[in-house]
Amino acid sequence: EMASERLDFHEMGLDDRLLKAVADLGWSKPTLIQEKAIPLGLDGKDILARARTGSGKTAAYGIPVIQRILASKQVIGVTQDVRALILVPTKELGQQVQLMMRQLTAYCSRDVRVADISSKADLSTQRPILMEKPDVVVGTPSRVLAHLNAQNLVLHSSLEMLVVDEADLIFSFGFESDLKNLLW
Ligand SMILES: Nc1ncnc2c1ncn2[C@@H]1O[C@H](COP(=O)(O)OP(=O)(O)OP(=O)(O)O)[C@@H](O)[C@H]1O
Repeated sequence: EMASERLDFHEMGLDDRLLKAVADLGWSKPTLIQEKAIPLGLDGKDILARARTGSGKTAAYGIPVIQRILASKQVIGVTQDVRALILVPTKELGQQVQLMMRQLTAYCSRDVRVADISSKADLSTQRPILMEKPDVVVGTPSRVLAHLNAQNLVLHSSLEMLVVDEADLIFSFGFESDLKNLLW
């Protein structure tokens, strides 16, 4: 495949605020997984993707999540609720994902609010974060389930996008019953 045939960030129909954040990060070209996954994600397709570490997977799902939320907010009257849930196996990865999402939403942080509930803080300490109605929630399956059970978090039919980051780890960490309760 010739380099010139590779899709660029500005050819993906992304919001200017997202493009600006990408430019600030110094990214001139999408990585391979980003080039493949972003258009599919924007289209609302289900994606199962695998790529080696450091290949830019976080933005490969983060950019479509942010773009879809931005696009929907241009429609007046859309109810505000959690639109995307990003499941991570560990709080460390949750922090990394949160940081990447913060950077990508640097110019649209009011329209796309991201809450990381993967830390080990008390449920009651995290409750106010969820009461602010974030658009995107990042958390471990057990944390998300605990907040659902405590009714701090309501997903209902608002949930449009589900990301399982490091799915191989999540499915091997003894999260199975949490996941079942959470997703089915
Ligand atoms: N298009 C891009 N151009 C240049 N750098 C990028 C691009 N996309 C992501 N990066 C950078 O590459 C690094 C790795 O990205 P990321 O953490 O998303 O990879 P990953 O595939 O999720 O890795 P891991 O498996 O370790 O989580 C980050 O520092 C990120 O800022």
